[in-house]
Amino acid sequence: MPLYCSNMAIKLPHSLGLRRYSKNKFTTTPYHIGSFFMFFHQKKRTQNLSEHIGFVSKFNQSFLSSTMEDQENMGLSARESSQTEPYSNELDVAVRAVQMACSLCEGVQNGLISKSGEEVRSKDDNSPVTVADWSVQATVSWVLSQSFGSSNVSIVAEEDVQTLSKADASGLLDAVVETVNKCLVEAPRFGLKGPEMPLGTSEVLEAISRCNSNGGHTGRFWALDPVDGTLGFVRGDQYAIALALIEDGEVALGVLGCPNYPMRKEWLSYHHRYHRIVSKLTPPTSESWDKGCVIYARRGSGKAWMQPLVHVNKKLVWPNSARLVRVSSIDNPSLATFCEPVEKSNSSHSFTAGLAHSVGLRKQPLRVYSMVKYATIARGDAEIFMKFARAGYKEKIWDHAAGVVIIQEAGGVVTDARGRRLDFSKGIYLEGLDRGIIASAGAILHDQIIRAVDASWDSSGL
Ligand SMILES: Nc1ncnc2c1ncn2[C@@H]1O[C@H](COP(=O)(O)O)[C@@H](OP(=O)(O)O)[C@H]1O
Ligand SMILES: [Mg+2]
Repeated sequence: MPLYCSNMAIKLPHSLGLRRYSKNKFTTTPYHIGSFFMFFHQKKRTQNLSEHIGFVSKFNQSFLSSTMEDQENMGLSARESSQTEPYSNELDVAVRAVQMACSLCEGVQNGLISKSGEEVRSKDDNSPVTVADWSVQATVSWVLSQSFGSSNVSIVAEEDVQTLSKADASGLLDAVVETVNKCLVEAPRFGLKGPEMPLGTSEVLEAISRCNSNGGHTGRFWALDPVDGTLGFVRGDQYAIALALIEDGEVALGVLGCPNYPMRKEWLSYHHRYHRIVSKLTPPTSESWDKGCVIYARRGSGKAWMQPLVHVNKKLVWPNSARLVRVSSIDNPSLATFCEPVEKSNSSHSFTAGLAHSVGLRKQPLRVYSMVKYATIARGDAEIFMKFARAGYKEKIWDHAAGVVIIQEAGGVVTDARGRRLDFSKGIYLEGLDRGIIASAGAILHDQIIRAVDASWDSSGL
C-alpha cells in the first residue's frame, strides 16, 4: 500500500467514491468528498505584532467596513501605515479577499458531499473545474475592482467565461451567481463592503471576464488562481487560493489561502478520510485553531505571516492572531523532506526519486496537491519542493507567483533548475524556465539539488 494516501484516490477511485461519469468529467459521492475537520493547537510562538500591524494596514475607509475593534488592533491609522509601507493597502485587501475565497471554497467543497456532479465540469484542457473556480474569480475580481477602482485593476486569472456562457450551462451559471452573492453578503465579516444589491448574472460574468490581462513586463497586475489544485479540491484534499500582485515584472506581494492545511505537518501525508476519523476522536478545544490558514508576504519585508481562517459567524479582526512563519533550518539532506505534486503527470516522480537518492534525501516524498507545497516550505514543514513537468509544458504565472514571494520572504530560495529566478514579466507563462522549479529552505540544499539535476538530466528522459 502506498504511503501517500492521496494516491489511493487515483489507484482506487471507486473505493473512495470518485468516479468518472464521462471521459473528462468527474463526479463525487458522499463517501469520497469528506470535509477535513482537522484541528490543531495554537503554537505559542512569539511575534512582533507591531511589525505586522505596520504593513497590514487598514485603508480606504469608504470601502472597508471598519470597526473600533479593528482600529485598535491595527494600531496605526490608514494614512500612517500606507505612507510607511509600500503595498500595505493592497496586501490588506488581498488577505481579506482570500479569506473570503477560502470560506466560499469550504462551502462548495462541503456541498459536493450532497450534490450529484452538476458542480464539476470539464474545461477544454480536460481538467475538472467547479463552481468554486468561477465564483472565487468573480468574487476576488469584484472586491479588487471595488477597492481600487476597476480602471486601476488588471487581473491575469485562470478561468474564462466560455464554458459558463454556453446555453447548456445555465444551471451552472445560476449556481455561480448564487455562490458569489452568498459570499459577498458576508463581506462585512471580513472587513470589506459588499454590494448594496445582489449581483446579477451579467455583473458576475463581467467580473470573471474582466480577468483577461496578459500580464507583461511593465505596469501592475494581479495574478489569481481561484482554485489551485482543482483535482485535490474535488477529491476533498488539499487545494489553494493564490493571489499575487506583480509590478514591473516583480512579484510585490503574495497571498495563499490553504483551507485544508493541517496544523500537524505529518497529517499532510495522510489521506483526508483519516482526518475525519481523527477529528471525531479529538474534538477541538476552545484554544485550538481550526484547520486551514492564509499565508502572505510582501516583497522586501523579510517576513512571511500566517493567520487562521475566519470561520462561520466570526469576524476578521486584525491582526487575526497572525504569526510569523519561517523556513526550516534543516540543511542536512538526510533529515530533509521534499514535496512534489501528487500527480506524476504533472511532475516526474521517477526523476525526483533519482535526485533524492543522489543528494541523500532519505525521507519519503510528501505528495501534496496545489501551491500548498509552497506553504509547506514557508512554514518549515518541509525543506524542498521540486517540480519537473514533461517537456513542452509551460508553467503559468498564477501557479507560482504568490508562493515564490512567500518562500523568499520566509527565508527560502526559489529558482529554476539553472538557479535563475523565475521570470514573471513575460506574459502568462514562465517563459525561459530551465527544466523545472526548485524551492528550498536554504542555499545549501538548493545548490545540492541543482548539481544533482545537472548530473542526471541527460538520462532523465524529460
Ligand atoms: N501536465 C502538466 N504538467 C505540469 N503541471 C500541470 C500539468 N497540468 C496541469 N498542471 C498544473 O498543475 C497544477 C496543479 O498543481 P499540482 O500538480 O502541484 O497539484 C494545476 O493547477 P490547477 O489545478 O489550478 O489547474 C495546473 O496548473
Ligand atoms: Mg493552478
